[in-house]
Amino acid sequence: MTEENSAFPPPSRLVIATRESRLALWQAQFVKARLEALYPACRVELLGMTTRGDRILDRPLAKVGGKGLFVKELETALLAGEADLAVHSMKDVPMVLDEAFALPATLAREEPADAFVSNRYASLDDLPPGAVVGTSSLRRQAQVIAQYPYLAVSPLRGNLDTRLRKLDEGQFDAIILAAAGLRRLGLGERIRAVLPVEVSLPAAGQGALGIECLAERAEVRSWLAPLGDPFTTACVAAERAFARVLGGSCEVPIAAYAVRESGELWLRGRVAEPDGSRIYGGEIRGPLAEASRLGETLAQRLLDEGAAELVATLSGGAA
Ligand SMILES: NCc1[nH]cc(CCC(=O)O)c1CC(=O)O
Repeated sequence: MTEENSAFPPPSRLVIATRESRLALWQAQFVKARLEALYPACRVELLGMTTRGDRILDRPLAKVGGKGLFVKELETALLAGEADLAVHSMKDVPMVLDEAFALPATLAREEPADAFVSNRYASLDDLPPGAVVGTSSLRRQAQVIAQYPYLAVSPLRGNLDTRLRKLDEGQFDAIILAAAGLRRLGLGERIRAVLPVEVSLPAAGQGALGIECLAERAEVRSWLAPLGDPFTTACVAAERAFARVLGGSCEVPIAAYAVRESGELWLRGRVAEPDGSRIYGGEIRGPLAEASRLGETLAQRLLDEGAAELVATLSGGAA
């Protein structure tokens, strides 16, 4: 227990703002259960909401403003006092938060990788030339084309069930999804292959859940902090610092993945041209306590190696 923790009596009621997709509800329920275990006398309620990101399904996210789309409405509920906390996939949380908000807990990450899903093929290596791979993630697209230039990548949006339905209807030969989301929904058997991180380096924060609340509510921050995992927190901090320095714009394919190895933090990062024609990649190791600085240092190194020009072109050229 920290001093801050013991300064507040345990909560009697907490409201969680959540999106209403099956994955978001699973994640909110998961946090609800964790909170109820920690605070047995507390009533924990869910407040379901629809975000712009859930409504706009006909265009790639990068074209409609990207990340913030999934968190804005939830933040509005926090500001209005309708909810005390919001549960997010850390991957969907913008790299820079408004100063009114805090992220008091990042939960332990279980599964960071991307998954290959197909009804006919066992892996990316099995796909014949011209096969159509569905993904709207520029990061997945760039990495797939760079390594499998004979494949065709085609846009795929919607929640997990919708994406699987589009695959099953035959619109794609294979699709790529986050393994974490599939497993959380009990759809792990759809995974034909987990993509090695060398093939598809994950997005910053992928597979980790984060909890957001108002920065000024010290009591809420202290109640949520014990749910956090220190190693995941450090790893995700490094990944997000890397992405932040590279601009964090959704027009730029950015991948970042950190692990703890031999007591140190090991961060790998990539920034790419959307068509995979250029990829700048690198890695860095150092103390967990310096997570953010490691992310910033690696990003700056890639910028100096030439990524700066790529980032400027992609960010400036937005339609
Ligand atoms: N882009 C939406 C999104 N945000 C988080 C996840 C998966 C769960 C996670 O990363 O924690 C997904 C689905 C996907 O990318 O396939």
